[in-house]
Amino acid sequence: EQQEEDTLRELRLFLRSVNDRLMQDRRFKAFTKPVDKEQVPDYHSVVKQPMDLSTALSKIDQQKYTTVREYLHDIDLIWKNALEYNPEDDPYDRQIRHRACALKDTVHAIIKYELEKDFERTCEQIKEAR
Ligand SMILES: O=C(C1CCC1)N1C[C@@H]2C[C@H]3C[C@@H](O)[C@@H](O)[C@]2(C1)O3
Repeated sequence: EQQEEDTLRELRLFLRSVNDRLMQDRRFKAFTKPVDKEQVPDYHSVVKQPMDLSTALSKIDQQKYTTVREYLHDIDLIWKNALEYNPEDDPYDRQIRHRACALKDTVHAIIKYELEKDFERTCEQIKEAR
């Protein structure tokens, strides 16, 4: 009912504010767009669930997320995929992994400090009831 729609609208506003901060951060530029299949032909044989910050934003707008946990699962895919696909001990891979770790710590810190526990609990209850 209307209270649920109000809650889900507030969730989308919170998720857009988180996602925008991540997309504005220069360290995370490589995570903002899908890895190009043409440029990296073996990427999709290694990485089973590709994800990026633009795709997450369109999922927010398509109302694909009803909880913060679901959004966080997608952001966790981004940095985990980067660690998995860029394991080499060379300067490029090391820089990507450093940025992947920064993305992980940044998104978890924002959510820890800005998300109220009972707001997420309310979203989880809406999800269960659907
Ligand atoms: O993993 C990634 C992105 C970084 C986080 C997502 N890529 C896989 C390719 C390997 C490496 C060098 C380029 O071939 C470039 O295309 C990619 C992009 O970086």
